[in-house]
Amino acid sequence: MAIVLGPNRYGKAEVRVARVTRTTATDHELCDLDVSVSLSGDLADTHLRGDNARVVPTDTMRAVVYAFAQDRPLPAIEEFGLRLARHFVDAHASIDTARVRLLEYPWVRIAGTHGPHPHAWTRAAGVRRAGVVRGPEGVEVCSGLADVSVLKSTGSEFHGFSTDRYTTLAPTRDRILATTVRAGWRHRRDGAAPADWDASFRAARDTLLRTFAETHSLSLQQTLYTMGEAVLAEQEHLAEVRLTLPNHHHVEVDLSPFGQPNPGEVYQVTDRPYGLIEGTVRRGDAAPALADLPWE
Ligand SMILES: O=c1[nH]c(=O)c2[nH]c(=O)[nH]c2[nH]1
Repeated sequence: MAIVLGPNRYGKAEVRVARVTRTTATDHELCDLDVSVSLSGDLADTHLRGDNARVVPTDTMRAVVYAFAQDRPLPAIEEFGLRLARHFVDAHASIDTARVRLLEYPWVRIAGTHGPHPHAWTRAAGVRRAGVVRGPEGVEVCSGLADVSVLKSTGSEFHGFSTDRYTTLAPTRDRILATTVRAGWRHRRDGAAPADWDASFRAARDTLLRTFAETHSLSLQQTLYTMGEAVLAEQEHLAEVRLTLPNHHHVEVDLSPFGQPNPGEVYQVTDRPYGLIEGTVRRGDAAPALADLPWE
């Protein structure tokens, strides 16, 4: 049986780029990105014979990211990804598909004596994400966030679960629910892109967090579904929401040896193992995602 080349792609991963926009000599804007580009197309020659005529060096991809980062104004990461993907597919006949994954690290202005400091920031928690694929079947975009830790100190129960001879978990009517949200949402290919990527991102993030806070949880699975459903209900142009929710278990400490009752006050925070709740909430009539959309 012949040996053949299977699916392949290549690119530059994690190009770190900080972009300073100098409104005046001292009033600046800051954007801190991590951009990964991955290309595929007619690349058999390099794999089979080492003929690199059709290979766009990954170093060139790095350079393009830096060059495009000077666009003024620097667009939302979704638009930045679309520009990069369009460039690679349009500029190189051998490349038919470009995938771009972008992370944006949030920096917030340090509070100064006279208000938010014009050119000093502190890194805030959480990461904004975007993924773009441009290929023969079309263009698709996903947005998302990661590393957003949330906790609610009541309004969460877990009981009625399946039991067997190994079950030791006690059912609870009141527990801490804590997780670190990783979410991605896919924009419909058949619909208009949002007029304002930033506003769409903020609305989705705020809805995810508000729904986590306001849903009386009977399981993290139910909370996951409710969070995804709320985002889809509000933004017609979204097809699908993917959520990854680790369950950061908080265990009430037994203080009775010290004669101290512990009515839900002192908890042991465990970092591992953790429950890992993952799921997709989708619009029933949405076209399926392009297979290689860079969600992660
Ligand atoms: O919300 C939860 N879902 C589970 O599936 C689970 N399993 C578990 O031990 N605790 C929890 N909590």
